[in-house]
Amino acid sequence: MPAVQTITWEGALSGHARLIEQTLLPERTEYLDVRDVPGMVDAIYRLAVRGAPAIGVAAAYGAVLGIQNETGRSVPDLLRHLDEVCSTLAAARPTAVNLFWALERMKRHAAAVAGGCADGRALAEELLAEAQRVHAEDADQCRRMGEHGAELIRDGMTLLTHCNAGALATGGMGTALAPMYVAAEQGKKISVFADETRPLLQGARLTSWELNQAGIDVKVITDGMAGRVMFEGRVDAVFVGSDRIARNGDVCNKIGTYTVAVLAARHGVPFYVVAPVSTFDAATDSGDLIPIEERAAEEITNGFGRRTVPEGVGVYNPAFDVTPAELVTAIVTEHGLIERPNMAKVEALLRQAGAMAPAS
Ligand SMILES: CSC[C@H]1O[C@H](OP(=O)(O)O)[C@H](O)[C@@H]1O
Repeated sequence: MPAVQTITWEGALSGHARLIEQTLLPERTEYLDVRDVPGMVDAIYRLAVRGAPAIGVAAAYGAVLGIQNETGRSVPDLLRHLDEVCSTLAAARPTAVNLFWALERMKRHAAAVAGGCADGRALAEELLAEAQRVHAEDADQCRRMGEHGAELIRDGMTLLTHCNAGALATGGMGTALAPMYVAAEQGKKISVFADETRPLLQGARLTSWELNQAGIDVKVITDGMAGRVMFEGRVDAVFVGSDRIARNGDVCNKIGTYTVAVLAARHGVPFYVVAPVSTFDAATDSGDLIPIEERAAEEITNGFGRRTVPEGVGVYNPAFDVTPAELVTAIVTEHGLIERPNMAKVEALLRQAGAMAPAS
């Protein structure tokens, strides 16, 4: 598995989060110490830390950063302050549901334990422990998704992935890349095509960096080449991550994922989405209701230092798209697979996982 630790918490209370500064990869491996809420909001917005599960873990630590130096407040006042902190963190990016799920979990935990906390420091200690549980659970979920997903991978297969859904996108070994790491641990020889994934090149910069470090054969292709390698019959399966999955099984993921799904359907290539239950959004009925982040034009006009679009020419930069459930062969979760996902199957999973009220 990859040796990379996307995020760690340094010290106990009055500690700080330490992130790999992903905007500098692959040229430089540097770390960013985040000591306050504005710093965590900025790190999430800039994609210094990115990927739905990693954003959730970062947000949980961000909540701790926001209250750990306010422990002189009364517990009720600290709970109110925590609400403000979580609202600030929630504004960092709109699409990955893990951000909101993690913040709601931190607030729920605070409310549940507040009555037993003698003072603000006791509450802060409880929140740090909860953030560390969020992190540890994510790592465990990654391993379990990897094991379920590896059953879909045979020795000698060539896989394709889009964006980065590896260790750098999670608190563990990844989502879409986890089955690849586990398959490699099992001795299966695999090769991977990594879509470079414009405009921020998470595939070229991050996925290839991770897989290469893990000794897994990886070739970077431009996004426009995905169709060609499938036409040539060179892709046995696609594995991608997700930022939010609606109740009907529609999958929101990095821009370009829908294109890969259509190509996979056209060429009879299985299209697998790997995501923990925390990425499912029971409150969103279908993919067309998922908020799609639009990012700065400069990511396209001046990507990586060169102007490639004439001054005054317009740009449209949606960071995500939605793949309809009918194009998804299966969703791989920590609880197993949902094949041919639909609302009934997603709701059954959410109820099994306790993420949705039992049917009345
Ligand atoms: C395991 S979720 C990874 C997911 O997040 C990425 O988006 P971003 O790099 O903008 O955070 C992309 O959608 C990946 O599939």
